[in-house]
Amino acid sequence: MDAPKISVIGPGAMGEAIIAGLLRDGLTPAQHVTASGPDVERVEELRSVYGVRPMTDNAAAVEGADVVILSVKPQRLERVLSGLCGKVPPQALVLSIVAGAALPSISERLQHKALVRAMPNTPAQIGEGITVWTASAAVSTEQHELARCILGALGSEIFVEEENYLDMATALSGSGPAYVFLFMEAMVDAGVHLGFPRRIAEQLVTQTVRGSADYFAGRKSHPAALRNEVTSPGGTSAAALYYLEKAGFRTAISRAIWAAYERSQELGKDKHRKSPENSAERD
Ligand SMILES: NC(=O)C1=CN([C@@H]2O[C@H](COP(=O)(O)OP(=O)(O)OC[C@H]3O[C@@H](n4cnc5c(N)ncnc54)[C@H](OP(=O)(O)O)[C@@H]3O)[C@@H](O)[C@H]2O)C=CC1
Ligand SMILES: O=C(O)[C@@H]1CCC=N1
Repeated sequence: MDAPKISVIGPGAMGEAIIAGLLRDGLTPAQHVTASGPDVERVEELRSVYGVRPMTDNAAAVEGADVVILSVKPQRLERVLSGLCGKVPPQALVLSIVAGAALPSISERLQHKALVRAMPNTPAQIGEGITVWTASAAVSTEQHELARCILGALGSEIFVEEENYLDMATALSGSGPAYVFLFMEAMVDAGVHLGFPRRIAEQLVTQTVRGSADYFAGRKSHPAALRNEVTSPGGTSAAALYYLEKAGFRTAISRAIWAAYERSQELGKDKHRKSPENSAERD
């Protein structure tokens, strides 16, 4: 295939990460990439930074596209799909990163068959993300490879046959950076409480998290074995771990990720509003 024409519908944080990745990897020239959204200033900003084609009309933006990427919020998807129904070129691949949006529902509302559903995460912005993705039966081998290249431009990618892994990936790796940043924020604040200047606390926490992740990835040991390596009998780590276990740290993580999984499933059923009373509390 010649350099593909790619239209990104929803030029927000993730839409921009995808555009940056495509251009960083030289997958297609900037003039083949269209960014479409309602805010003219935003799409103009993307034009000035990346040289992509700015549009505010989604239907016009997908004309002649080989790939249409849907990166709007779930709450906007219905409106976007109805505006694009019958407008997406029949040979195009539609790639959605919208949380919870299931392939059969997108297919029905868009009247389109060649679809990919993907769940990236925000480290995609620096090419260090991880994406879990699946494809409908109508996706050709060539489109499958193109999707792999596009998602590979964001970091690692894992293809799965079963779509139900997508809601799980949304909860674990899609939302995952939010849990990691909360943890890091709490550690930095604790460091400041101890008396470190914030800048030094941030440096200590960043390199501790980065180094631990690399060590885990490199050693391929069970995390508990690596944790035991740190934990001297009667020492400081044991004193801290006692409090984390007592506070229900691992149960809280497990419950939180289960709540995210349920929320992703709910979003797929168009349940866009949720009060805390309806939440996945399991106490
Ligand atoms: N953030 C994350 O960590 C991840 C998000 N996702 C999914 O990616 C999607 C986008 O998320 P994110 O980038 O964070 O959200 P953003 O709000 O940053 O981006 C959404 C973009 O869509 C634009 N938009 C709104 N209405 C329309 C429309 N009718 N047509 C075209 N564009 C429109 C918004 O414009 P405006 O701001 O002017 O309304 C905005 O630029 C979501 O579905 C989310 O579930 C997936 C993985 C990770
Ligand atoms: O919070 C959300 O709904 C999106 C999906 C995954 C990460 N952010």
